[in-house]
Amino acid sequence: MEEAVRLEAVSKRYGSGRSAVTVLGPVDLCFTRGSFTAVMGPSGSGKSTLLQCAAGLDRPSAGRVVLDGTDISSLGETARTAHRRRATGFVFQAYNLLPSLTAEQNIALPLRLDGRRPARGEIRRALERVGLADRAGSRPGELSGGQQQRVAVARALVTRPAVLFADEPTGALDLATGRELLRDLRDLVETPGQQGLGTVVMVTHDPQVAAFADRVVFLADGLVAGELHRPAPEAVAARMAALGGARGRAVPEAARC
Ligand SMILES: Nc1ncnc2c1ncn2[C@@H]1O[C@H](COP(=O)(O)OP(=O)(O)OP(=O)(O)O)[C@@H](O)[C@H]1O
Repeated sequence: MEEAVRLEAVSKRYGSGRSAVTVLGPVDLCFTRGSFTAVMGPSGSGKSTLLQCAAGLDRPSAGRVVLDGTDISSLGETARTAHRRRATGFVFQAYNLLPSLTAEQNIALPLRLDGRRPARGEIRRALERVGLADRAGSRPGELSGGQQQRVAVARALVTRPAVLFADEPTGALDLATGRELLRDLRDLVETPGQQGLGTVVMVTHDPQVAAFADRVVFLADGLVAGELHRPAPEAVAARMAALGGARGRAVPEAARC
């Protein structure tokens, strides 16, 4: 199956010498095109670090990240940023919208940063897809938390990225709003765009949210500690409970695409 993202022996260390701490890896993981993966693990297990390294927002200390066919570990800062803007979208728990811009302007931002002028109707369609067609002129402060997160999703989707990364995207939302947002994300992996099917990699703490994905990858102490396919929320919760004191280990199947 075609791969969207591959991590080969990726690790992240902070500090140097005796005070160096490895917070991630070595991790081998592969995410295929058209797949929806949730990443779970105890607090501090390295989930956000993994996502940031996979998305090219952070640089691994060692290893290789191949993102949408390009080895981003070998790129300099400028080229990596350009590739990231083209190939990925990122949704954060804290929305990260610019408060002085309207919903419409926030959504247009990734296109403008990529030097593109949004086509007529493009932003409006992005707003429609997340059910906010009537809020184009609203600023983030005038929107509810759920609406702000949906603007953030629309902004991440507007470039039809090959891979959408989401870090706790439903963390601040109630269950019903969270479900709508998960449907927005699923749309990316089920509806082919010009570049084919998208791919979603999402960090979550919530077994109900994780069970929405096709695959759940578990991290413990910065290492892959197993995975489940199309699990029920109860199975995810049970695995999380078991992970409490467990250490991660090398899981060969997680590296396969
Ligand atoms: N800049 C940094 N300097 C030093 N240590 C860091 C830095 N950033 C993260 N860490 C450490 O790396 C480890 C992994 O952090 P990360 O945020 O990836 O975990 P997480 O699984 O996403 O946690 P949470 O679920 O609590 O958000 C933590 O122990 C954290 O303290």
